[in-house]
Amino acid sequence: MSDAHAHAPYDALLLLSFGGPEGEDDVVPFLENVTRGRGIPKERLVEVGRHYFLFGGVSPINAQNRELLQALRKDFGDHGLDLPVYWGNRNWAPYLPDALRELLADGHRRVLVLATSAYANYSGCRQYRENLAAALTALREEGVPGAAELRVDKLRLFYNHPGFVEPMIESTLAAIDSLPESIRSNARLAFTTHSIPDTLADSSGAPGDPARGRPGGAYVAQHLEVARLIAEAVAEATGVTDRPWELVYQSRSGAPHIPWLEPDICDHLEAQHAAGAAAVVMVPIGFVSDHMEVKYDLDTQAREKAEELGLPVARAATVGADPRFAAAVRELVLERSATERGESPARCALGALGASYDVCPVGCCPAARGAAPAAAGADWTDNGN
Ligand SMILES: CC1=C(CCC(=O)O)c2cc3nc(cc4[nH]c(cc5[nH]c(cc1n2)c(C)c5CCC(=O)O)c(CCC(=O)O)c4C)C(CCC(=O)O)=C3C
Ligand SMILES: [Fe+2]
Repeated sequence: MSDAHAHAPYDALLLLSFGGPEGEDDVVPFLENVTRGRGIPKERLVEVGRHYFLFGGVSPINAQNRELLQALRKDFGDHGLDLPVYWGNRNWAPYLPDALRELLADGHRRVLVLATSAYANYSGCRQYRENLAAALTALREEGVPGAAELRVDKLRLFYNHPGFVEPMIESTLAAIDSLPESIRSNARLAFTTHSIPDTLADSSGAPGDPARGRPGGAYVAQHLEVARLIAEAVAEATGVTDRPWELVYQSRSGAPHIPWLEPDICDHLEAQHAAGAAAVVMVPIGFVSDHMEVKYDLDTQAREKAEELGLPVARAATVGADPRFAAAVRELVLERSATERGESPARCALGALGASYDVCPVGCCPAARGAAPAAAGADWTDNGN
């Protein structure tokens, strides 16, 4: 059964992601794409290149996005949502402009975008909107048919959607259960996310967001909320009500004199060991799939540190292509479609922060320096009219 009205006025969904290398020859050009104009120290790039070469130059992220695409298509198909799904990346093939070309050639003009990043921050939100603006502008300048009318909107941040949080509660419980029984109830939780510069964290979120005046901004406030939700559900399920938990960071890449969010997961493991922790369960709530930041920074580097310390660790899986996450995307698509039609759909969200805004307000999640045009937000007026 298909209801064409359900997704009106949209005619396609675009999965927009980071992209990653798929072989040794891709690694250096990929890193050049990622870091163009970002002032990352050369030594850091050599180091990160080494991480990719350890895995044969293949990042898991593209395969994971292919799986997510399949999961979305299956979920949409099973629920009579006849909405085609496309995929484009910021840093590697399939590139975003090519995905837009493809959906334009198929006749689509009104597109919803799912970025594979759950929280408010420049890299995960505005930078994708900048990528959309640049791609739209380029296609319009090229005179690609339909590009002048193409309108893109971005789905709201989904960090507190049950379809994101619930699979992580389950994977945290599974990670605890993977530890020897004698240490399970004393295992502490370390929620991890990508470190970003303090300045970018402080200014993350919308200008009026109360979190934005506080250190860490909306980025940290949103992560703390997800961490609390998972910790509470884990307490409920295990009966261990005083299990310590903390939000920590990983994958720092800036120059040492610039402050980034801390503590780093490896320093945290050391501190936990010194404090007598029996075990630590790492829960990468900052990421949507088990890509390189998870496989290297946690499963390789942090694990090595833990082994050196003799501290038992386990790592919870990210949501990846979990059917509950695919269903959440469908719900978000239906919700936004209804809102665009002038209806007032339920806006599902767990915890105290409420559902995030549909349209990024002017001035949300600004870049560290400069301001580039960004599509799919209140500051983009060039909506293909
Ligand atoms: C907040 C955030 C997320 C989470 C939200 C989201 O998912 O979007 C994220 C995800 C990812 N980051 C990734 C890879 C990289 N990020 C880098 C650099 C940076 N990331 C930053 C932030 C984030 N990054 C920042 C502030 C920088 C500094 C330079 C800059 O301001 O841009 C670099 C350069 C080298 C280095 O690490 O220094 C690489 C290679 C991959 C792909 C992994 C794979 O291949 O499987 C993914 C999913
Ligand atoms: Fe990154």
